[in-house]
Amino acid sequence: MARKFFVGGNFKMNGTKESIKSIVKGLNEAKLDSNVEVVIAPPALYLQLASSELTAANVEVSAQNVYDKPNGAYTGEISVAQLKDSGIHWTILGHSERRTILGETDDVVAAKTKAAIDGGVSVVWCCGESLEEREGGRTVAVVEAQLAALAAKVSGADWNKIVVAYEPIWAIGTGKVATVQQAQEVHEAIRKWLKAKVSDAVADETRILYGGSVNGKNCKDLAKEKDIDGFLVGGASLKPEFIDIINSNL
Ligand SMILES: O=C(CO)COP(=O)(O)O
Repeated sequence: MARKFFVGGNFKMNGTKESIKSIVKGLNEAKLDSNVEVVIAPPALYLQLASSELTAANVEVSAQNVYDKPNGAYTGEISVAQLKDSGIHWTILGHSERRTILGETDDVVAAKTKAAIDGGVSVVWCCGESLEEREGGRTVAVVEAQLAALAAKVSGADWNKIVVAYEPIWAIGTGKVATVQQAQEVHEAIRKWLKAKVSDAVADETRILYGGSVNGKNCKDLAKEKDIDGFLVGGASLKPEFIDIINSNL
């Protein structure tokens, strides 16, 4: 089946009220490919601002993280129900910056993913290897272990609420994009794994995004690959070229 192209903008810990309003204005005024599903993920403080300013069709707002407990004494955290209550229906989870800097394990990420889905929030679930793991020939094994931890917690229709983002850590924010072949190879391995361990339908239908130094120039070639169904964009999502990335297939 044809998978709808998906582009996420992960603003990370960047932006102000003014700059976020200006990015949203840019999206509202741009001519965006109507065959693309877009989410923008500003810092939590600005989720509602972005939502209230957004008028572009096919663009939604996503959180960058959510906690897996329903409520209570978890200082600094935000629950799935609170996202929903604020009109937010997407979250990124398992970004490598949260895994490496904030110590989130495969199991923690899987538990959060399950909690988000159960609460009605869709997930851009991230995976990817470090440079050391790639150089040690362990890329596919690392990604498969991350997937296995996820598959231990989610099942059946949960997969309809998951978009997978493959983000090699060595390509994030470094300007060092994976080659088209390197990206396609891992995307294909992810799809094969889904087919073997989950189901043919999930393998066919799950969008697999590439993330890591995607920009307005390299996006078109990457987008042509058969297993690359979109992008998760960091730095370039804060710039006007984000529009070119959304329109990669035009
Ligand atoms: O981490 C990323 C998106 O989640 C990628 O970041 P860059 O596009 O800045 O490399």
